[in-house]
Amino acid sequence: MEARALDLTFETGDGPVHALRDVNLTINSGDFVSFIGPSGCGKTTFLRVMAGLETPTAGDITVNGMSPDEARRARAYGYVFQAAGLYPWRTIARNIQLPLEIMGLSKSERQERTDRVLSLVDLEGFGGKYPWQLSGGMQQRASIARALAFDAEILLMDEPFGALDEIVRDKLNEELLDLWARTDKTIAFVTHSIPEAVFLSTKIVVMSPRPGRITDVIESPLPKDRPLDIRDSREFIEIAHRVRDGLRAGAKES
Ligand SMILES: Nc1ncnc2c1ncn2[C@@H]1O[C@H](COP(=O)(O)OP(=O)(O)OP(=O)(O)O)[C@@H](O)[C@H]1O
Repeated sequence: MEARALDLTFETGDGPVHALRDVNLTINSGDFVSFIGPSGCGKTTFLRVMAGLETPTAGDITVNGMSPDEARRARAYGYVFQAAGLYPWRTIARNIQLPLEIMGLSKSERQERTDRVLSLVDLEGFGGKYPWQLSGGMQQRASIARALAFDAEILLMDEPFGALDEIVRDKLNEELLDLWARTDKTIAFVTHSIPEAVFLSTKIVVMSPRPGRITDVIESPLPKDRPLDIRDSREFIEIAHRVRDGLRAGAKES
């Protein structure tokens, strides 16, 4: 993904809202990129631009050499939101199968994919349950399974673990890293948590308050294989400091 000089202004009843300003970024295949910045700085908007759901006012963006809209039609993306977004009247398996039904896959193929992704997120045997029968963390894993079932190369994750307690979040962070290593997906991940961004990412994108600009892009020197206790290492703490400094500097300028 390549973004060059992206600008986006929303026209609203109360006047224009300048959401993104001069955003330049490269995301390589297999990267795990986190976006961190204050509320309203345009993180979600940028993800939506990548997905072809929002059109920039100026600048260029390509995804796998295509326009975001073409990439969306080529099913390059899977999406995971903050709220798991599962339909309460469908079982977990039927939730996962919904996009596959829309894609027109045969019943046996839908079943095969559902089993595979449920096992990837460690939810074997839960396909027949309804969302309300699962804990918040399990619902979020089911939502990730649904995005994986699509088999898209790029996963867009918008604060998927924001509503979960820290212990569940830690566990899902570890599981997500493991999944990423096994599936070789490219992940764009929005978070408000510095430790989460540093723990997960190969690249951390720090954004300033609105209009969202990129104030720092940190290429993580941490190894791909990361146990949770890497968070106590000197390297980890140094990166976390740099993110915090970037957030502070951005807040001061605006
Ligand atoms: N469709 C829209 N029309 C008008 N304004 C919008 C629209 N979508 C987003 N905005 C505004 O653009 C700005 C950026 O919003 P966005 O949701 O991208 O921020 P964010 O960084 O993801 O915030 P948060 O961390 O709170 O989720 C906000 O001021 C928001 O109100």
